[in-house]
Amino acid sequence: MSQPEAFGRYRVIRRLGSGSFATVWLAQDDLLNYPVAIKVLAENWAHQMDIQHRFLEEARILRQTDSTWLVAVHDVDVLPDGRPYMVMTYADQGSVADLVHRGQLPLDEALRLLTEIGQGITVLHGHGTIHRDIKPSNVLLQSSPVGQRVLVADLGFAKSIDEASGFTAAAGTPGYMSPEQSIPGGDLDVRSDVYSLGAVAYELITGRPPSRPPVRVAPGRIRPGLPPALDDLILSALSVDRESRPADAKTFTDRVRAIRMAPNPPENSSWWNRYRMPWQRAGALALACGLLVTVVTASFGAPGVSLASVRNTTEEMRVGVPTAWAREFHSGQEARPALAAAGAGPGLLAATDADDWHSTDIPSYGVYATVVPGTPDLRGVAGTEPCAGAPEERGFHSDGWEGMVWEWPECNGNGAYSTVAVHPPGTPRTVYLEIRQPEYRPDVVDEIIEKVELR
Ligand SMILES: Nc1ncnc2c1ncn2[C@@H]1O[C@H](COP(=O)(O)OP(=O)(O)OP(=O)(O)O)[C@@H](O)[C@H]1O
Repeated sequence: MSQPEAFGRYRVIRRLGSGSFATVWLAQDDLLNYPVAIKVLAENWAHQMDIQHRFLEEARILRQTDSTWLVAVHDVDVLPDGRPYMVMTYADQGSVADLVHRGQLPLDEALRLLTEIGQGITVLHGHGTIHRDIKPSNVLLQSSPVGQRVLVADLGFAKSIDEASGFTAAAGTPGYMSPEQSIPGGDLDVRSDVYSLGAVAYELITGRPPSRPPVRVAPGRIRPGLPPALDDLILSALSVDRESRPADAKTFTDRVRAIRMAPNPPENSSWWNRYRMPWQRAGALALACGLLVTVVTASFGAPGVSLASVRNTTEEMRVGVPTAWAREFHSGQEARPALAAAGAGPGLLAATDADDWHSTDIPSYGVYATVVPGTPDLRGVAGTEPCAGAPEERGFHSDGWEGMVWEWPECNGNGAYSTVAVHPPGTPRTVYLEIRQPEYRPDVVDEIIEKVELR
């Protein structure tokens, strides 16, 4: 197809590529001074009504879902020769397939991409849609002020979940599609997309797609040192029997997020190199906030787990935070009203997302610590926590500390929440901690308590 000058008001710059049904062009919206991608149905399909219908259906789904993690459709129109086109967000950084071909991704980066892809598919599932063609070349990347952002694209095969049992044609891409998708007339549900997510995960982590089903080689055999939970998750998503897969994209994504945020670093290799830059930035922010941050490696439940040691510049208190969580730092974080009433000053916070620390409906993992004078009974403080249900209560006694721990092993669907009030025996000062973690690990809570230093 020769290069057209314009589609409506959009001035064509160059061709981005062609797929089986359409050609995609980079164009400039001169009115808004913004680049867009324009997908035009190919001439040979222009008069097939079912293909035209599917093309417009793709545009409608993308318009209606309107999510950060999906390509957005801004407009549709029809050319004078009858071919429809859609105007989309321009993904300026290529696709995940390009990224994988460039070489092995650091594990944390692969898991971040996977989480974002999973969030996009979760939005589709929530909208009642099955994607049916999730693969690395259909996941595009766009630059954003905070790095690269995933945009799930190409919903040309997408179908409503309600129609799923009536599929007649086999659709999808071999290597990424579920076994049931290759059976014409096979009934499908969201677990077909979970299979494809498993296949994309496999490729992001090992650099190659999985074998045809049944998949028997765990990713950890190709890339040694992966957390066993990641091998288990990917192999379960790639199960031939869909009953054995995670129930939907959200379940899959939550598990990826929990693995990424687990206190044990996922790989032993070159941790410091991978995190050096973000860490330096975080350190600078911390200093500006009146905190000092150092990284220590301590034996911590499982051997070799890195702890970031956070202390305020007055040296009153030092707290160990698993490094995977210590991304943002704040000193002067206001204590809860009940704590402030007991005399607590502002405390230290080191977390994956400091702004959302108090919103237990949003995942944020880390540690908050403050000091309360005396040894007041803080049972009431725990009783007003934001997790649903009553906490489990346990005493804590060690050589250095005694007190109480109140815990919600499952807090509002976003991991575990623990509150702690402990003091050194015979010392009239109480350390109050809040610990949020992706999965309930009482050993992690206990180690964090043990590592607190109070001056
Ligand atoms: N919004 C976009 N921004 C930038 N590039 C895009 C965008 N949408 C599609 N492309 C690129 O245009 C090309 C064609 O995309 P298209 O979705 O038509 O087909 P495909 O995914 O390559 O193939 P098929 O539809 O056969 O699976 C691909 O290289 C794709 O990366």
